[in-house]
This record gives sequence, structure tokens and C-alpha cells, in this order.
Amino acid sequence: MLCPVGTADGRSQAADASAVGSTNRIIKSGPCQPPPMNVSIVGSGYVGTTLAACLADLGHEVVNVDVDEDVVATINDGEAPIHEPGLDELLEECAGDRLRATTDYDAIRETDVTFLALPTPSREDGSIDLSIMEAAAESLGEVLDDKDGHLVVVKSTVIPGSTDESVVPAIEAGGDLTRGEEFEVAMNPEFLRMGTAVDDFTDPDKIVFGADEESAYDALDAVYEPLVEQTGAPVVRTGIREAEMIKYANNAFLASKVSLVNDLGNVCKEYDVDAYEVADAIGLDDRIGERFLRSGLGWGGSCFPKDVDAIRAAARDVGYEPAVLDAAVEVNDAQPERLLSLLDDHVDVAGKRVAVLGLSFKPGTDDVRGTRAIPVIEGLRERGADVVAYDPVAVESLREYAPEVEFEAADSAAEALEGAHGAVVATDWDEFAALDHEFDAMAEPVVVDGRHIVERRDGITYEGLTW
Ligand SMILES: NC(=O)C1=CN([C@@H]2O[C@H](COP(=O)(O)OP(=O)(O)OC[C@H]3O[C@@H](n4cnc5c(N)ncnc54)[C@H](O)[C@@H]3O)[C@@H](O)[C@H]2O)C=CC1
Ligand SMILES: O=C(O)[C@H]1O[C@H](OP(=O)(O)OP(=O)(O)OC[C@H]2O[C@@H](n3ccc(=O)[nH]c3=O)[C@H](O)[C@@H]2O)[C@H](O)[C@@H](O)[C@@H]1O
Repeated sequence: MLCPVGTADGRSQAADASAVGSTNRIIKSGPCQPPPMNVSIVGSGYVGTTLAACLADLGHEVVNVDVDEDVVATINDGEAPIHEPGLDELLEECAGDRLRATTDYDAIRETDVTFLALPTPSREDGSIDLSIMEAAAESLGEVLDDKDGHLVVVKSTVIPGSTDESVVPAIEAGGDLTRGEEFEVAMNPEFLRMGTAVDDFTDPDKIVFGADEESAYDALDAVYEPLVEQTGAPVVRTGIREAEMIKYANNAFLASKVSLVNDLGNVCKEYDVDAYEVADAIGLDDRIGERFLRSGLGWGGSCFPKDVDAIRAAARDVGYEPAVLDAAVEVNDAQPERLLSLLDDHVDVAGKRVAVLGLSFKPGTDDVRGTRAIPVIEGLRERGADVVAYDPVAVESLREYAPEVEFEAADSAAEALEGAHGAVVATDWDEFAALDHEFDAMAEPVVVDGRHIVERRDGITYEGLTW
């Protein structure tokens, strides 16, 4: 049982001094209340803002540091800079009280623990680009000179070795500091999903602490203790490199699971088998699990494509060809063309209006990074179709993200379908399940569903991608 005890400098110690080692240990918390911590979070995007609001809600004093003045002003106004259910409410309650935001790194001096929640994008070749992390770590180093044992926690998704080999040297260079003196490091990967970020953070399947110093585990225990207390979530204590890899393994496994279910689904389609009935049955086997078995157009988003590419590039860097991950990407890349070939079976779309329903990478968000709707629209344009697209929230973000993608925007699914010679479904927005008489206004009522959301009905020619 871990019972963090407050110390004079506001940090905490665990009463249980478990040995530090590379073997993971799952620890359940005990019924003790740690004192609040002073926490800073660098980067206020999806992860940083959610973390800040949730930690403030748990009773900690939190400061968000971001280079973007608009983001900072929005948080200080008690609003979320990103759309996440429940986040505005938390910020409204905590901002100006236990939570504030600033562009000034100096604010970090007043805190005991700093989380780095910064973007880790892909380079052209898919490998991880750590330049934002390194720049921020250097700025952090500049303000840690008068500290003693400050804990820096890497929250971003980074390739094994990045914390030790890139982040630590950047902090040291920023302030002529030495790890183990002014600061210590830890790695605490994040598993929240967009659209359910607050719920995922406040009810996690697991919490992973990667560290190699007992004091680092203790500080993380103190930060997370109220959450562990509330939820009983298992805490995995492991090494820094293992924590870094756990995040990639988690995302790569889930992306590959979807690709496997798509691969099997493509076979199902050829044999006139409903892949969803198959998935429902195999999901009853605990070893498979019922979640992440929705076959269709494949995975997108800001993380699966980036993270799978980064870990593949890292594997190749050390001379290993990750065959299963390569195949997962290959299957994923092929799904949009499979969808369009089903449409080709019924309509020659050249010169004709075709409706695309859904643009975001998944329902519940306006995020279009990695959305499968882009290759679908591009494939339709290559066939000479006039594309009319509808999405309840993501039209503007797609225009901004990919201005070269040509489509006419409709204000409703009904408007997109009117006069169309075919419709394809790219995102499983709930509202598409309710579509019915709207299909009657199509010039040719052919619907190819990439997300198993539209209901089969009389009067339409319906093709499911894997069912
Ligand atoms: N978005 C998600 O659902 C999840 C993301 N992650 C990982 O977390 C990390 C962060 O991702 P997001 O929160 O999505 O990023 P984001 O792009 O939403 O936000 C990043 C924030 O960092 C700020 N920033 C950039 N440079 C800065 C600097 N030098 N100093 C201070 N602030 C700076 C930006 O202004 C922005 O507000 C990435 O490694 C990502 O892979 C992990 C789990 C879930
Ligand atoms: O590292 C990250 O950023 C996050 O990436 C994913 O979260 P997210 O990208 O928000 O979205 P998911 O809900 O996982 O969906 C990803 C993609 O897979 C697709 N998907 C998901 C599940 C499924 O059964 N079938 C399927 O095609 C979705 O449509 C979507 O395009 C992971 O689920 C999170 O645990 C992780 O923290």
C-alpha cells in the first residue's frame, strides 16, 4: 500500500519503499489523503488541458504553460481551447482558483513537478520529430536553476530512449543543470481518447509510471493518489524506456487489432459473411475482447497513424522489419479504395454528384487529422465525380487542414444526398443511423457504408464494406 507523506518542500514520500527495478509492479492504493501538489504542465492541447483540469479538480494547484497566447487566455477565461465533453465545466470551476495558464515559463519555479505534454509529430519518413520537445525542455532548463530534485515528467508519446537521450540533455543544456541534482525525470504515458478525454483520464484502465529513482515514483504517487484512491486504477511501476514503449505497444496493438478485423472483414465480404456477426461472437472470447472489433474504413486520427509510423521507423533504424505493423498499415491504406470499388460495382461516378457522409476521423470530434474521408474524396475526384460532403462539425477543419481536397459542403445529410448518384459513409456519426426517407431524393440510391451505421432498407442498394 502506498501512503505518500508530505515533506517540507511540498513533495511526498511513499511509506512503502518498494525496490526500483525493471519488473512491472501493479499497486493498489490505500485509504490515505496526500497533500496537494504544485504542478506545472507545459503544452495545453488535448492532453495538457485535460491533465491540468483533472489534476486541479483532484485538488492540486496547477499552472499551464503554453506558447500560444490565445490558448492561455481561453483557459484563464474558464474555457477549453479544444472541444472535449466535460472539460469546459471543469475549467469553469477551477480556472482562476486552483488552475491558471501563462506563457511565462518562470511560473514553473513555483511548482514541484512539471509534465511535458507537447506535440511529437512525424518527420517526412515517419520517424519521430522531437524538436518541439527539445525546445520546450531547453526553456524548462532555463528556469530550474534554483531547484532541488524538481521532477520533470514526459507525458508526450516518445520513442524508447527519448527521455534519457533527448529530453534530459536539452534540460541540462538549458540551464547548465545536472540530472539527479536540480531535477529528476520520469515518463507517464497518456491513454485518453479524443472525444472522451475527461472520462478516460478520470477512469483509467491503468496508470503507468516510468522512472529509475524512488523519489520520482513518490512524486508521481502523490500527484495521482487522489485519482487512484477514487478509481482503484492499477498503477504500473516500470522503467522509463518500458513506459515509453508501453504507449507505442498500446496504440500499435489497437491499430493492428482494427486492421486484423478489417482483413478478416474483407474475407467475410467476399464470402458473403457478416463481419459484425463474426466480431460479436469472437469478442465473447476474453482473450480477444469485444472492443475495437468494428471493421470498415480503418483507423485515422492524430495518433494511431503517427505512432505506428514512428515505432516502425524506430524498428527499421535498428535493423528490424516490423512485418505485422507494416501489414496493419497496408490493410488500413487499402480500405478506402475497397470502399470505392464497391461503389464502382453499381455506378460509374464520372461527371456525377456523389455524397460523402462524415469527414472527421471518428464521431464526436471535428478533428480531421488522418481521416479516412480524405482518400475517399480523392478517389472519387480521380474518378471524375463531383463530391458533396456533409459533416455535423468538421467541414471547416477539413478545409483548413487539407485545402487541396475538393468538395462542395452541404448543410445536412439530406442536402448532400439530394440528387446524388451514390453515397459513401466515412464516419459513424449517430445521426446517420436515423437517415431514411432522405435516400429517396437520390438520383441513384446506392449507399456504400464504410462504418456500419446506415440501416439497410427497402428502396436503396446497400453495400457494407465488410458485411
Ligand atoms: N490527442 C490525444 O488524444 C493524445 C495525445 N497523446 C500524445 O500527447 C502529446 C501531446 O498531444 P496533444 O495534446 O494532442 O497536442 P496538441 O497539439 O493538442 O497540443 C500541444 C500544445 O503544445 C503547445 N506548445 C507547442 N510548443 C510549445 C512550447 N515550446 N512550449 C509550450 N507549449 C508549446 C501548443 O501551443 C499546443 O497548445 C503527443 O505526444 C501525443 O502523441 C497521447 C495520448 C492521447
Ligand atoms: O495516443 C492517442 O492519441 C490515443 O489514440 C487512440 O485514441 P483516438 O485516436 O482518440 O481514437 P480511437 O477511438 O482509438 O479511434 C482511432 C481510430 O480507429 C478507428 N476504429 C476504432 C475502433 C474500431 O473498432 N474500429 C475503428 O475503425 C476509429 O474510427 C478512429 O479512426 C487510442 O484509443 C487512445 O488510447 C490513445 O491515447
